Amino acid sequence: MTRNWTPRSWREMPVRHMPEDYPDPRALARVESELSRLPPLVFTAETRRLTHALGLVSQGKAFLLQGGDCAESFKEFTADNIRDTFRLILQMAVVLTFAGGRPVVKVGRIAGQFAKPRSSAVETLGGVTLPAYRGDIINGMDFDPAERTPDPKRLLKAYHQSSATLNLLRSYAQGGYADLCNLHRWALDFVAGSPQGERYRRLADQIFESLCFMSALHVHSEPQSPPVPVDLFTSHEALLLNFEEAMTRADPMSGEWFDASAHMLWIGERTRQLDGGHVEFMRGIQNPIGLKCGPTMEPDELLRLIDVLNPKALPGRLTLIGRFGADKAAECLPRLIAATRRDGRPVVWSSDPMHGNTLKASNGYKTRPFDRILSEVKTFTQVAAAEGVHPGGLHLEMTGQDVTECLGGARAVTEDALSSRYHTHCDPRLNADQALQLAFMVADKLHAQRTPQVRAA
Ligand SMILES: O=C[C@H](O)[C@H](O)COP(=O)(O)O
Ligand SMILES: C=C(OP(=O)(O)O)C(=O)O
Repeated sequence: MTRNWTPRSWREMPVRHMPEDYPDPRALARVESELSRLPPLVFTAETRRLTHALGLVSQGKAFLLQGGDCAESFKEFTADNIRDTFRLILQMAVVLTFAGGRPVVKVGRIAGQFAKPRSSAVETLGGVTLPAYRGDIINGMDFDPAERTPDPKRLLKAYHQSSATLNLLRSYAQGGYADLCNLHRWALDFVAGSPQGERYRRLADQIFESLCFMSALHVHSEPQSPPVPVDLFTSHEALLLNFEEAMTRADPMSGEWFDASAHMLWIGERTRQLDGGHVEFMRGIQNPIGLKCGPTMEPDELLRLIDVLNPKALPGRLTLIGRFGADKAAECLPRLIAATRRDGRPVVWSSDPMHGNTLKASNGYKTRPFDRILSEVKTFTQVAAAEGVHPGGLHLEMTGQDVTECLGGARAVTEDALSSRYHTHCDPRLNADQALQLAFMVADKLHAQRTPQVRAA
């Protein structure tokens, strides 16, 4: 692509999954203009720090944990929900760090994950057809004509909710809550009695004893020393391009363009067309970006996307997120990994075991069987090992709440139980117990890979 890039050059290209039915386009333009004058949500230096950290992941020196809501909502915006997602990410990161012996780069699907691509543009209920729900930044979930009409004011509300979410996350990350000395406090009450909760408690005891030992040797910090800040980065799908354009700013030092709505943005499986507006927008921003790779992605197409999205081969710039489905991963993934290995440009390979494993339960609930999720991640680690690349990360839809949305897990969620706490606004998420179980499974794999190196050292 040789055409000049600007934050609005995507408007000259075809775009999919963007709402076209705002009743008052001038009201939308006014909101976009207001957004473009509001302060950035994240800062360039933080975003560059994430690119650097992901560069380490691409070299096999760190692991990426990216997770959070399928779709954030205005209704479920509470401090407790934010804290519980943060606690879950911290717990999973401790499990993975301890086993893998490498730092874990923590990226939330949070503080901006509001827009959803839908399989169908409409929904029909009882003979009435309305526009589909597309995420709270666009329209409302209630099956009502007014709610389902796109409303520009929602963009501002999403901006302010993201800002308040980030404010709380920054306090947790920097104010001592995330300090390793607190690792027993991160345990979520409803997980405490489960096998995962018990395993986490034993791990926390072990780490805590090591910290006390290091402290006694004066090798580590004194008990009174200030808390060690933790980095939690934010990310969302860059779907609603007019919002992303309005949040894009030139860095005064370098003149480079950064999307200040989140540290990391990704391109969804449904909007990764080479000649589409989403790829056009993403090629010009300097944030680290993700690219979802589903079963129809061919090696040639992937390499052409890499030409466009990371022409300078910058480490940490591009994370490829495989989401094939448990039954297709073994067939699809090897040829894509082999192509990127031959190509030689650095990429992070991450696994999203959620989006290829969605099905409808016999009682109509959209769900995901936990055993398929585990199976896709296992295949991912096996293929990566066989191809000689680092299984760099996980991308998960999950929540710190005790929901019943995905089937199975150690405290088996049955089809009948789905209705008891099914709260998602779009796709089924792992509850904290299931997410921790998955983290322990991946930790065991990382540990097994590391053990021969540790023994040899
Ligand atoms: O999260 C991904 C998509 O938005 C979601 O899977 C689409 O769901 P649908 O098939 O119910 O529209
Ligand atoms: C829509 C999503 O995924 P995908 O593009 O992989 O379907 C998502 O991660 O929210």
